[in-house]
Parts: sequence; C-alpha cells; structure tokens
Amino acid sequence: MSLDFDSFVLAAATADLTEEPAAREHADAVEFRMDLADDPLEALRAYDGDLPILATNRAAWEGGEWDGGDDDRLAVLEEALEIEGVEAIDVELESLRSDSADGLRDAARDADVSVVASAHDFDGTPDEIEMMETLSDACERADVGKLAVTAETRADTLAVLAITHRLAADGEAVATMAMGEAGSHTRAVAPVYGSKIGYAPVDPAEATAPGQYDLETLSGLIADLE
Ligand SMILES: O=C1C[C@@](O)(C(=O)O)C[C@@H](O)[C@@H]1O
Repeated sequence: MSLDFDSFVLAAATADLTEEPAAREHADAVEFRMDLADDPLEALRAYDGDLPILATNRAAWEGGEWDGGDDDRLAVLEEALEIEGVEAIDVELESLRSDSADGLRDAARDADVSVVASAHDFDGTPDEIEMMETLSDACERADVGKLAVTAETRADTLAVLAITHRLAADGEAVATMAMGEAGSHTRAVAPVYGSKIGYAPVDPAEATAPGQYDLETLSGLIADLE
C-alpha cells in the first residue's frame, strides 16, 4: 500500500519505532530514520504499529548518519520496501540524478510504495530560481519533491514559501521547510501554501533537524492555521 500525499501528512520523525504509540495522537505517519537506528531492518520487521512508515536512510553526504557505502545504503532501503507498514521511502535527489537509485525507484513502484525525492541545504537558502529548479526536478523524479534549506533571514523564509506556493499552485506535490531557528515558523506555515509533509520529533530532545517543533506543538499550530 502506498502513502498518499493528496492531503498534508504530519510525520513523527524518529530513530525508534517503539515511539509510535506516543505519536499516534498527533501524527499521520512515522518517518523512520534508518540511518540513525541500530538495526533498522530488524526494527521494521518487528513493527506492529498503526501509523504508516516513511522510511529514510539518509546518506552522510546529505546530512545523515549512514556510514556505509552508497550501494549498501540503497540496498537496505530496497529491502525495507518489502516490509509491511512501509508505505513510502525517501530517496536523495542526488541519488536519483546520478541514476544510482533507478532500480530502487522501479522496485518502489512495483511494491506500490510512494517515493519522496529530497534535497537539503544545510548552509543557506539558495535564490528562488535555483530552489525552483531543484524542487521541480525532485517533483519530476518522484511522487513528492522535498526541499529543506537553512534560513537565516525573513527574506529566506519568504522565498521558501513563495516557491512552495508557486509549485503547489501548478499542481505539483511538494514538501518544504526552512531549517534553523529563523525558519521554524515555516514548518507551521508552509502547509498553508501547499507543502504536503511536515516533520517533528515526538521527543523535542530527539530532533532530526535544526528548528523543528515537537510533534504536539507542530500539530497544534497546523490545526490552528488550517
Ligand atoms: O528531510 C527531512 C526533513 C528534515 O530535515 C526537517 O528539516 O524536518 C527532517 C528529516 O528527518 C527529514 O528526513
């Protein structure tokens, strides 16, 4: 079964699937950060929660903690496709651009699992033209295109919201957020402009990116702004 991003999905981001019961009240899905977990395939096989899983195995070169080779990283993600409960996977846009994840994407289609193509900028916010190019490319290569940048100013956050609005208005499935303290509010506001995925840790001490609100807080903010 595939996770459908027609409406907004709030994902509880975690390296520990036993947190799922605590996430149920506020989340629509669990983002399982396989790269941050000890034995991720074992944990997935043992999962018997209610929330669908978006599986991410983030490369070190994209801000994650997978410390093996890239082929192994994608192969582990491909194994996850076969496990019940996994309804979406996150694949780095760079892997899709280099064709190294073509097999994985085809396998996801065969398994009826959605693909999120993601790109991150941990240093800053590129200009709008560059962000439009990156996000449009991500949308072309997957079911959802995701872009997370690092905001330092209000102008940065406005630019992220502007491109979100533009692509969503064109019918593209996008997920956006500005990382960092200056970007926090975009996590609540981007869904108003059409962003389809939000990420928040159940436990604020276990954030998976800078500037995240905890799950209960983000869920409340999004509900208030709807
Ligand atoms: O790519 C993303 C988005 C994210 O980096 C964020 O900023 O919320 C959090 C990550 O867990 C997730 O994989």
